[in-house]
Amino acid sequence: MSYLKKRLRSFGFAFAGIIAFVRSEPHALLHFIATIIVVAAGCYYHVTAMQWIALLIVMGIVWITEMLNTVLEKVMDHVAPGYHPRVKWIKDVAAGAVLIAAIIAFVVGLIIFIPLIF
Ligand SMILES: Nc1ncnc2c1ncn2[C@@H]1O[C@H](COP(=O)(O)OP(=O)(O)OP(=O)(O)O)[C@@H](O)[C@H]1O
Repeated sequence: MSYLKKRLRSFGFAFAGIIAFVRSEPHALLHFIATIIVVAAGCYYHVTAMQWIALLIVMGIVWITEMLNTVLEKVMDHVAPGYHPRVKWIKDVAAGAVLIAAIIAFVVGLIIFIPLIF
């Protein structure tokens, strides 16, 4: 298989992973709706290029942390079914990463949209 075909195949798997995540995880639907609302508000209020960059970065970080957190949860459930204090630590810290990303995204959203709305 040529290099280009292999890369295209990998791209297809990665795209299928995003679809699988959105289809199977209820959190993903919320992120999807939030993303649509932010993009719609950005268009409506004509945010600047720099503001778009800030919004895209923080939204991307939320998506990435949520996806990695979900993967980690599934891995832990697979390799260590049953209660383990170490699994609790791992899952709690991963969830903490998502929370940090969400708080930062929320604050960036407020900084950008509050002056535009009022
Ligand atoms: N095997 C386990 N051992 C110890 N604590 C666990 C274990 N599984 C879950 N927990 C605790 O329960 C919390 C929630 O875990 P869970 O895997 O249900 O994630 P969640 O955030 O509810 O995700 P989802 O809603 O996608 O299932 C963890 O943060 C952890 O504190």
